[in-house]
Amino acid sequence: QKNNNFVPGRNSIVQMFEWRWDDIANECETFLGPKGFAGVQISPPSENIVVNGRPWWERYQPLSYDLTTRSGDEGALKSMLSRCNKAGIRVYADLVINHMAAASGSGTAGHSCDAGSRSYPTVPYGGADFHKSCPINNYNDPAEVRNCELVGLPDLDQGRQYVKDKIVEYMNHLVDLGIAGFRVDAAKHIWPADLQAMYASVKNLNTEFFPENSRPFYYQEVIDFGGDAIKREEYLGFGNVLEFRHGCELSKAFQGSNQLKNLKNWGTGWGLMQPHDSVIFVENHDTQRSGSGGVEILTYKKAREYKMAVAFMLAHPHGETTKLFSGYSYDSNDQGPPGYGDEILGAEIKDNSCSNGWVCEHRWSQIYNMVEFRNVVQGTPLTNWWTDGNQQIAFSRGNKGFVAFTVSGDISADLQTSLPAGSYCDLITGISSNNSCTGKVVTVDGSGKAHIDVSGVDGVLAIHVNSRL
Ligand SMILES: O=C(/C=C/c1ccc(O)c(O)c1)N[C@@H](Cc1ccc(O)cc1)C(=O)NCCCOc1c(-c2ccc(O)c(O)c2)oc2cc(O)cc(O)c2c1=O
Ligand SMILES: [Ca+2]
Repeated sequence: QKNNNFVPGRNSIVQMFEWRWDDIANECETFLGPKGFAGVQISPPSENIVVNGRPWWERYQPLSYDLTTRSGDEGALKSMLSRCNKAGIRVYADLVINHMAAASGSGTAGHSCDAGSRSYPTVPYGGADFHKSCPINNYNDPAEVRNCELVGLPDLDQGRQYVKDKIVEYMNHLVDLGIAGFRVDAAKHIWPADLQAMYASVKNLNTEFFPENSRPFYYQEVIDFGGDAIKREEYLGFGNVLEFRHGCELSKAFQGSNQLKNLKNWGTGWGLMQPHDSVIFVENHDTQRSGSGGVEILTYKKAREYKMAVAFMLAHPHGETTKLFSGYSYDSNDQGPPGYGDEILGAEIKDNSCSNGWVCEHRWSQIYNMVEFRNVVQGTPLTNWWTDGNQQIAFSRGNKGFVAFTVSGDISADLQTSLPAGSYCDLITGISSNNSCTGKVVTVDGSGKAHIDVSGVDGVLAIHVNSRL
């Protein structure tokens, strides 16, 4: 179903990539809850095979559905789910159910498997539970994409009731602990009818944290840029689909290869799915590293442009469920999280910034301030669209908020904001606290007009009615 189960008045899931459960619980209570975030997406909680060098993608090779990974064990997961739900933060699990581990060896919970003989005794799964071994070569053959092996990963046959039952049992276990929904990995490689049947069998959410009869929120990874034989529409009848075109187009726009003036009809006019059917985002763990649709996707590595793209996503009315990303810095594409051996070294937080190799994008003031902006302007339309005809744009959200962007050149113009008269702290260059502003102050006159100055360095300016001094 399509209700994201957010606590009202909140927005944005943040994918806390490779974060430990204890550290997520602390972030829920000390930061994400108070700052108005709506949820976190956690890395796959099921036992994964240990790959030497501990590349990040080992977590996308399940060995069993036991809830012990390098992020923590079942007890830590249960505790984090309770603490986050109590802080108003919903938790969504990254669900890897298309395949199992591709090698033989031991897993993060100490169990073992033998991919060669399709033996995963902890679940248990045996040979009969997998499709006949064949490689996916032709992405234009929908049956091959579903029934053959994605990059050599043993492909589960969800057409078998026993396999459905084991996957539903895994989802129910997470629901019992307080999960609000699932990010379904590699959904394109699973038959829609099988997914629909499994989702329908999962129990209602835990009433300790959710209203009666609440259903899990499913958002599915179906990479589709339009030319694919498999259409994302096939997956919309029973869940949402992650909108890869969104991050692709914004990455182009804020790196200068889509003129900003063309964003005037941003949304379904650009071929994006309906907000109610999608989850929009700029980057994820995979597109960060390998791009998307042949485009270099913005990440923390290009912090200025990245903040602009994220600010645009959060300022614009398009989108019902927005997803942010927060991870660790990396030099090589396979590099896993900070750590040593079986341990992940968690982020150390000192005066609002992170160490130990974690970027903590969610703690960047330009990002968390825009999460607040999105909450403040919720429900208002886009008005006062302005452009210099090229790489500079500005718009209001009703009479609640105003933003301006420039990809090239400085903006220096008197613009209509529709905000009440007063002085406003710019959320991008500053932080407003008890009536003082550490950054730029914008003065709006009685007619709603203001002189707007945005340098090419900042790139963005954002003010809203709660940032009025
Ligand atoms: O780069 C990776 C991992 C990428 C990856 C992991 C999780 C994701 O959700 C994802 O979207 C991509 N994995 C490395 C290393 C690797 C891992 C396993 C393996 O059998 C072979 C190699 C890699 O170089 N992979 C080949 C290119 C990326 O091919 C993968 C895709 C993928 C890429 C593009 C598509 O259009 C598509 O439909 C699927 O999805 C995965 C999903 C998984 O659950 C686990 C995987 O190993 C993968 C996966 O290898
Ligand atoms: Ca499959």
